[in-house]
Amino acid sequence: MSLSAAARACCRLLTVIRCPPVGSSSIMSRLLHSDGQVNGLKNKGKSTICVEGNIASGKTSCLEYFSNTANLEVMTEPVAKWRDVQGHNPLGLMYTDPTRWGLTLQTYVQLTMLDVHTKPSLSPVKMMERSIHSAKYIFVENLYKSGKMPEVDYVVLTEWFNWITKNIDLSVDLIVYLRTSPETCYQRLKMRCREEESVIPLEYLSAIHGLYEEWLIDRSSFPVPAPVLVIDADKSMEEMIQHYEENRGKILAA
Ligand SMILES: Nc1ncnc2c1ncn2[C@@H]1O[C@H](COP(=O)(O)OP(=O)(O)O)[C@@H](O)[C@H]1O
Ligand SMILES: Nc1ccn([C@H]2C[C@H](O)[C@@H](COP(=O)(O)O)O2)c(=O)n1
Repeated sequence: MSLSAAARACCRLLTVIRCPPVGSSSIMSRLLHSDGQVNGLKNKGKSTICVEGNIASGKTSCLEYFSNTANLEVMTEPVAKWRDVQGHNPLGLMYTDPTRWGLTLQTYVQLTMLDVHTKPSLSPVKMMERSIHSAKYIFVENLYKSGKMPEVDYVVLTEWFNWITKNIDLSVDLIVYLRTSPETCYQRLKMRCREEESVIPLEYLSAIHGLYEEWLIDRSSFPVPAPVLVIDADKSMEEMIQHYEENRGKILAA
């Protein structure tokens, strides 16, 4: 699609979204230049790192650790928004009835991740927790493959994802994959005690793990948008800090 065609599509969207959900109007203003062109240019001289991994693998802890680093800005996953959008809790609803609410949650995840990807960073390096790519390739895929998402919902999300990734620059320079066993995540998830997640069985974490492995290790499922740095994250906090220090140079050079 040409830039002007994409800009016209964006303008049509702006007219359709009369009461935009939190954050969407600021995304639109970021995507549109004052001359109405879609921003297809990369933020020159800046790099983006996405920290990927299973639920409770230690991504937030990793971002917290790097948050004191000079010239690096961390952007955590917008889970708070997924738990409370104008008084509604799409994350909780999804765990209660994935077939009914999976599309609702994943549509909102896609929007809020787009917001994070396109948010300008004040620092040369932006470190994000997960990405719009894993939202689609791992979580939407898991809902669909496990028979919990109707095909029409999957197809609609896929069309949205394809349009977004084709027309907006969401490039990533490095993926840091915190590789864990599902059992480790299960223990950490129980320890964290997020209310909505009390229903998650080990099998769910195993399915998410399998999809991450196919995507980032076997590279047999979907395109991998950046080089991958794999970190064994089945370790204690002290050992993780050691890993982070050993890899600091590679991460910051992304
Ligand atoms: N290496 C580790 N060893 C033990 N516990 C950890 C480790 N990393 C994180 N945790 C704990 O596990 C839970 C999940 O970690 P978190 O960073 O929130 O994971 P994520 O952001 O990937 O969901 C938290 O309670 C956190 O304190
Ligand atoms: N696309 C996504 C992304 C995340 N989730 C769920 C999984 C967890 O319950 C929660 C936050 O994940 P964490 O940062 O703790 O790994 O959100 C989802 O369902 N779909």
